[in-house]
Formats: sequence, structure tokens, C-alpha cells
Amino acid sequence: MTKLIALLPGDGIGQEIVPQGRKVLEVVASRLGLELEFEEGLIGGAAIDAAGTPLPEATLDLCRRSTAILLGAVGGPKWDNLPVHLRPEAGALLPLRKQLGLYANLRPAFLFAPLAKASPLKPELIEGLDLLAVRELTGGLYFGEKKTFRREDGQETAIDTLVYTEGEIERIVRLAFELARKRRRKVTSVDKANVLESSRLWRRVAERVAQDYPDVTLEHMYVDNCAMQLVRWPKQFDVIVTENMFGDILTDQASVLAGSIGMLPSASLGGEVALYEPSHGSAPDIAGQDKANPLATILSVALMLKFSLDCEEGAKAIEQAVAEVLAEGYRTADLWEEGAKLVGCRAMGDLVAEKVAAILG
Ligand SMILES: NC(=O)c1ccc[n+]([C@@H]2O[C@H](COP(=O)([O-])OP(=O)(O)OC[C@H]3O[C@@H](n4cnc5c(N)ncnc54)[C@H](O)[C@@H]3O)[C@@H](O)[C@H]2O)c1
Ligand SMILES: CC(C)[C@H](C(=O)O)[C@@H](O)C(=O)O
Ligand SMILES: [Mg+2]
Repeated sequence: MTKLIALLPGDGIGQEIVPQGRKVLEVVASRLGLELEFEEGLIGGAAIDAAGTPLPEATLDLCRRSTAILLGAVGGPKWDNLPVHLRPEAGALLPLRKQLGLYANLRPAFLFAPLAKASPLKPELIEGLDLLAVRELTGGLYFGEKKTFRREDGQETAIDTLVYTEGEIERIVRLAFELARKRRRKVTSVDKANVLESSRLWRRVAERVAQDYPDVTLEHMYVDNCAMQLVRWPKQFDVIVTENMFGDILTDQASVLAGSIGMLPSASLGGEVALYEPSHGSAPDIAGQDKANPLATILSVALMLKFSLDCEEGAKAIEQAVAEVLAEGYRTADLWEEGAKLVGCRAMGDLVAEKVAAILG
């Protein structure tokens, strides 16, 4: 049966990287006999400009009809002065995640061996890095009550609220344990339980869930320590599970260990449709210049094959293709090192697509 893939390029480099992801997916599909159909939708600033709203009904409808979604990025300076809820980020990306029930955001930080020199850490600290961040995606500070008002003393005041229910915590922590079982059997639950009530609840729930997984080690770590440990000794981590905003910040940091933010893919799961997107943003500083690294998007396609299209073989072929292209010395500018062969976004997409074709025969 033909499966529908929604393509939402969005803004900035989103327009350049999504076509590379599609190209690679089409090669996998043609070699392995997957029947896929693609339909493009508007989101973010592009949707504001074309349709007057960051998340048009037609886009939501397309997403709901799809098996999986490949998203580029949203946002950019052009829309920065809009009220928060009308902006591409809080007006489109967050409601899309929420409405599709995508509470689990998986962000694997994996160092491809040829990129050891692109990492800021010494080779012995970084070689073999393979950690998985499991970020809660539809709760916490992003989704609690917010308001701005003038206090009695005349001070302009703003409030954001960090709310979690035990059910929201339990489902994400449970997923982290399930994933750890297929890996190195260690879960680090990251919180700020020395200060926050929501973190104290998070810790209690994590302890409770851990009882169902006696074969997996649970450790708790404060988020500030985690930020430090990530650059001190990242290989101590297997699966990190944490609340929405902590996960947002820690994963940008972890991406650099793997060479660049342009290397960090993501899968957002939990609903009937899953969403795949690179962890980075629309990179307005390099947009439209064919400089963006498309590998986070291409590796997100590998996650799509694994989690939504039941095609482990295609996912593995993409990962192998990326490894081989990097081993041959090709680099986008963010990964540049002496002696490398500099390529643009489209050329990197072509190289991976050709390699996938060769691997799958
Ligand atoms: N999921 C999303 O759609 C998403 C994620 C993060 C930020 N944003 C939005 O993107 C806009 C820009 O945000 P920002 O500048 O803070 O973060 P960003 O991730 O877009 O860029 C940060 C830095 O990383 C570089 N970079 C990012 N992706 C790259 C890639 N694939 N290849 C090479 N270099 C890359 C950029 O050039 C920039 O120097 C903002 O509007 C922000 O809200 C959207
Ligand atoms: C754009 C923003 C709302 C988004 C987030 O914080 O979730 C982004 O930073 C991400 O990491 O996907
Ligand atoms: Mg982020």
C-alpha cells in the first residue's frame, strides 16, 4: 500500500535540506520497493507569508493523513517581532507537536569516526560516542500557563509555568527504559530536583518506573551537572531522559560533540503519525547559500525508515552511506577541517544518495 510522506520544508535552510532528505528516501524506496507518495505543506514563516497563519488547517490535515512527516525548520528574523503565539515556533511547531501527541523526542548524538577531529573534545574522550537523548516534548515550561501583566507596583511582569503530571512523566521515562534495554542498559534521568517541585515528582516517578526494569541502571543527575559532564566525559551516558526545555538545551550542546549541530537528527514519536526533523533551526545566517549540512535531515530520514516505515535495511544503508561519504573526506562548511573536500548542501545530498544506491544495489 502506498504511504504518504508529508514534507514541510518551512523556513531558511529548511528549503534546502528537506529536498536532500527526500532525494535519499526516494533512492531507498526505489531500491527496496517501498511505495511512497510525497505531498508538500506550508508551515512557519513561509505559511504566514502565503496563508496568513503559521500552521494552516491544510497542513495539519496533510500531517494527519500521512504515515510520517519530514520537517526542515521554522522561524527567522522576518517574523521575530510577531507576538509569541503567532510566531513560526510557538504558533506552528509547538502546536503541531502537541496536536499530533508527539511527546517523545529522540535525539541520538553519535560520532561518525571520521569526524573525531571536528569535535571539540580530545579523540580519546569522544571516539565511540553514542548517546541517546529522550526529550519530553509536549509538556513542561513550553506548554504551561503563561501571562504578561503589570504588577501593582507598576513593574511589567511575565510568568511561564513548568507543569508535569505523573502520567506525562511516566510515559516518557518508560520509553527511555525500553530504549535503554536495546542499548547499554543505563538511564540517566536529568532534573533540577534540588529546586523544582516538578523535578521532585519527575524523580519519584522515575524511581517507580525503574522497578519494572531491574536489568537497567537508573541514575539521577542535576541538569547543571549534566551540562558539565557532557563535555567532561560524554561516554558515561547511554540514554538521557529529561523534561522539554532541559532536553532542548542539552541536545544542542551534545550535537557539537558529534561534530556539529548539522549532525543531530531527531524523531518525535507518541502519536499515530511521527515527525522527523533535524534538531537545529532555520540557520538564517547561511540560508539560501547552499552551505547547510543536510546530514541531520538525512539521518532523520533513517530514523523515519526505522520507526515509521519498518525498513531497518534502508535505515542502515543511509547510516553506512553517511559514514562512507565522510570517510572519503567530504565535508560541509560546518565540519570543515584541513585537507577535506568542501561540498555544499546539494552536493552532500547527492553523494549520500549515490552511496545509498550503491549499497542497496
Ligand atoms: N525545529 C525548528 O524548527 C527550530 C529549531 C531551532 C531553532 N529554530 C529557529 O531557527 C531560527 C534560528 O535559530 P538559531 O540561530 O538560534 O539556531 P540555528 O540552529 O538555526 O543556528 C545556530 C547556528 O548553527 C548553524 N547551523 C544550524 N544548522 C546548521 C546546518 N544544518 N548546517 C550548518 N550550520 C548549521 C547556523 O548557521 C547558526 O550559526 C530561530 O527563529 C529559531 O527559533 C527552529
Ligand atoms: C524552535 C523551538 C521551539 C524548538 C524547541 O525548543 O523545541 C527547537 O529549538 C528545537 O529544538 O526543536
Ligand atoms: Mg532546540
